[in-house]
Amino acid sequence: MDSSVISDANRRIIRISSHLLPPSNLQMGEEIDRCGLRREICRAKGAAPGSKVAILGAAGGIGQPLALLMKMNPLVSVLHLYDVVNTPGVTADISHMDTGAVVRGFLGQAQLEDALTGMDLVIIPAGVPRKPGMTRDDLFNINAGIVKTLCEAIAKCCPNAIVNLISNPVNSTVPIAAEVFKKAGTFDPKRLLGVTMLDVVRANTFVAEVLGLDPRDVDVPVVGGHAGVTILPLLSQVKPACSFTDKEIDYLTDRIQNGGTEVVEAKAGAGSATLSMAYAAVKFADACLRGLRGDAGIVECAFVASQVTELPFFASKVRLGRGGVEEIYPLGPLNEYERVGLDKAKKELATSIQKGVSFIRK
Ligand SMILES: NC(=O)c1ccc[n+]([C@@H]2O[C@H](COP(=O)([O-])OP(=O)(O)OC[C@H]3O[C@@H](n4cnc5c(N)ncnc54)[C@H](O)[C@@H]3O)[C@@H](O)[C@H]2O)c1
Ligand SMILES: O=C(O)C[C@H](O)C(=O)O
Repeated sequence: MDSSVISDANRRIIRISSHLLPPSNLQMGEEIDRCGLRREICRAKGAAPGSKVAILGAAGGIGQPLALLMKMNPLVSVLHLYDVVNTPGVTADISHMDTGAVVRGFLGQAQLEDALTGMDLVIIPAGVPRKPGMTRDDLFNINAGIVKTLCEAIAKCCPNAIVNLISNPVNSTVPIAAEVFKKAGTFDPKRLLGVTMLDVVRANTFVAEVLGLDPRDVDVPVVGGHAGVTILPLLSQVKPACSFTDKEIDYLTDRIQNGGTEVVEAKAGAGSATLSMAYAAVKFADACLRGLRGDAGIVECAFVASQVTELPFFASKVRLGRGGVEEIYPLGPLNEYERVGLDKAKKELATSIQKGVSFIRK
């Protein structure tokens, strides 16, 4: 056997001259690639056991710090970084970090399927961000097509992966993803989660400021969706138990609902939240990975297929486990202020969900 070796940043490739080894002859840490090369994944040998995670849109404003933080996560054994630009540089950079996860980069549509094959968790921050004066729905025309393409590839290459969808407008992109998976016959509502964690992170921060507490000790459920009035903080259910004046409730509700716009305006045309979003995405992905590992009692808010209201999708607290979303919790008792907010949220959500569904069914 010709054993000439080609090295690159992440793997050693052993060329096999005239025949392919059948998969059953493969050793631990080896695979046959499309060119008939037996690849020895060098660093995977030393890597800790864990989950395989892909980030789609990994070279972007969210993608880069998200990749950095996921490379630091001990639950990750393999980290695939996919984008249509700049992944070689981001991958080379991140791969020098002396943490356990093996990092591989994938550039452009031709490498999308390789990026996804075998993944346990796929995180999607691909797509354009807002500029001042735009709503999240203004991103629909570009991001809907991006999410469709990526989800078609997920359905083909890793239909059992948990999907964390960040790309806006989340209230429409999650229904788009669901329709793509339904069309492909792979839809599992337990495995598709719209990421609304940033709303919870913001709510915890702003409420802690008002109460004079450490934000790490505060837990604010935020339900509904991820845009304007669909972001509904349940301030009557804050832990630790507390009360607010009417003025505080107006201030907090408005600030939590418009936290994204606050960042968009401060960045003045240079994009939307990226660093706090990467933090929130990693917090959420880590919860999903702990669920996959079988940890008990992992509860976070997420925008999922739901029967909590009459709408087909809704964000609320969910329990995460080996299969993804194991349980969806009801909203609990709402006060009059929250009931009014819920009605407004549902009206806007119904339109956004339908827009996503129609994009695929058209
Ligand atoms: N869910 C949330 O809470 C939340 C928070 C912040 C931002 N977002 C959304 O996340 C998205 C990304 O924001 P950003 O600031 O990182 O934007 P960005 O422009 O900095 O990065 C987006 C990345 O996606 C890549 N991309 C574009 N088309 C692609 C495709 N077909 N396949 C793979 N990658 C592709 C781009 O090349 C770019 O690297 C936006 O839609 C934004 O609105 C959501
Ligand atoms: O506001 C945006 O456009 C980005 C994101 O949805 C956010 O909440 O920060």
